[in-house]
Amino acid sequence: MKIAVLPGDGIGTEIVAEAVRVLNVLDLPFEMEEAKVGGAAYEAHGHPLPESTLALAKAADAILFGAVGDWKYDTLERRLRPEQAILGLRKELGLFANFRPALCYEQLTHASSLKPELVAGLDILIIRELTGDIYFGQPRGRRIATDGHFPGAEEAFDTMRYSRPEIERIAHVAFQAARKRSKKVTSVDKANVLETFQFWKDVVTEVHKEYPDVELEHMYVDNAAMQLVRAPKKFDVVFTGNMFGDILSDEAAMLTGSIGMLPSASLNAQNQGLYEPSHGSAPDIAGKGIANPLATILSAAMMLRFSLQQPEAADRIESAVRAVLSAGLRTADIWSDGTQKVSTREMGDAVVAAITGKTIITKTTKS
Ligand SMILES: NC(=O)C1=CN([C@@H]2O[C@H](COP(=O)(O)OP(=O)(O)OC[C@H]3O[C@@H](n4cnc5c(N)ncnc54)[C@H](O)[C@@H]3O)[C@@H](O)[C@H]2O)C=CC1
Ligand SMILES: CC(C)CC(=O)C(=O)O
Ligand SMILES: [Mg+2]
Repeated sequence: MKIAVLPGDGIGTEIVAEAVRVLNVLDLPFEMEEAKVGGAAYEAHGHPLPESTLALAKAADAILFGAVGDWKYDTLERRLRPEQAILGLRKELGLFANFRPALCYEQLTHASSLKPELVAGLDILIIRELTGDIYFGQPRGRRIATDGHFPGAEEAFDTMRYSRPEIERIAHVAFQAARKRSKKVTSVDKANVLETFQFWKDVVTEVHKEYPDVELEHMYVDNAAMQLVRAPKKFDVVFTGNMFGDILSDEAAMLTGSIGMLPSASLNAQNQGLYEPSHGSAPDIAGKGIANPLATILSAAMMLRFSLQQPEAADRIESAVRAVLSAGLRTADIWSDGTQKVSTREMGDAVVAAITGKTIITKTTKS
C-alpha cells in the first residue's frame, strides 16, 4: 500500500506528522514517501507542483495531503502560487468527487457556535464536485472592457461552466452515497440566476430518475447557507458544485465545533484518492503547535476505508478519536471550560495511545 505524503505549508507539516504517527502504529504494510508541495515546493524547486511530486502522487494508491498556502506568496503570478498545487493534483488525477462528512461528536456539542440542540447528533455529508465550475473554467483573466457598465476600464473575468457528463458522474456519486445513508439528497444550485446551475438542476433531475428510492430536493445556495445554520439536521447529503461546496463546507465545519474537525476524501473514477483536512494552511497559527490534527487524522481513516480497503483500521482510528475526546482532551479551537487544552503533538500522542491500548494521559491521570 503506497501512500504519497504531501504535508505542504503552514500547519500542514504539523498535522500531517501526527496523522503519519497514527498510521505507523496500525502495524500495516504501508510504504510512505514524502514530497514537497505548495510554497515549500516553490522554495525548493521553483514550482508548487513539481513533476517529481506529481509523479509520486500518480504512482501512489493514495495521497495524504496537509495544506498549502501562505500570505507571503499572494503576490506571485497565479501559476506559481501554492494553491495551484492542490488544484493541479485534483485536475491531473481527475479527483472529481469530494466527500466532506460533517459530524458533530457528542463530546463536542458545546464547541459548536450553534445551540447544542441544533447540532447534537448531526451527521451530514457534503458531496462537492471538485474539478469543474468557475475554479477551472476558461477563459479567465484581466483585460480592458469593451462593454458593460464601464467600457474602457480594466476588468477581470472567470468562466463558470459544467458539461453534462461532469454533472452526471457526480450526481451518481451523490445518489449512491445517499443510498447508504438516509436516502435524501439536497442539490444546491443558483438556478434562478445562473444558466450553469439551471443546467445542473436539469441534469440532476434526469439522473434522479434512476434512483426512485432516494428523495431529491433542490435548494438555492443562499437559502442552503441559511438553512445550514437554522436547522442543519434536516440535511443528509448536501450535493453541489465546486465553489458552493467550498463555501458551504467551511460553514458546516462550525456545526461540528471547528474546521479542525472536518476531514475530506477526493476520489477519481479508479477510486484513487487524495485525503486532506477541509481547512487550509492557517498561517495565523502555524509554528505554534496548537493546530487541531483531528481533521487530518480522520482523513487518514477515510483513506484506509475508501482507497486502501482497511475498514477495521479506519474504525480503530475513529474510535481512538472518540476516546480522546471522551477523555476531555481538546486543542485550542475546540477547548471549553472543564476540558484539558492540549497541543497538536499531545493530541497526536493521545490518539496513538488510544489505538495502542495505552492510558490516555490527562492532567487527572498525571496527578
Ligand atoms: N486545500 C488547501 O490546501 C487549502 C489551502 N488554503 C490556503 O490556506 C491559507 C490560509 O487560508 P484561510 O482562508 O486563512 O483558511 P484556513 O482554513 O487556513 O484558516 C481559517 C481559520 O481557521 C483556523 N484553522 C484552520 N485549520 C485549523 C486547525 N486544524 N486547527 C485550528 N484552527 C484551524 C485558522 O487558524 C484560521 O483562523 C491560504 O493561503 C489559502 O489559500 C485554504 C483552504 C484550503
Ligand atoms: C485552495 C483552494 C483551492 C481549496 C479550498 O479552499 C478547498 O478545497 O476547500
Ligand atoms: Mg475551502
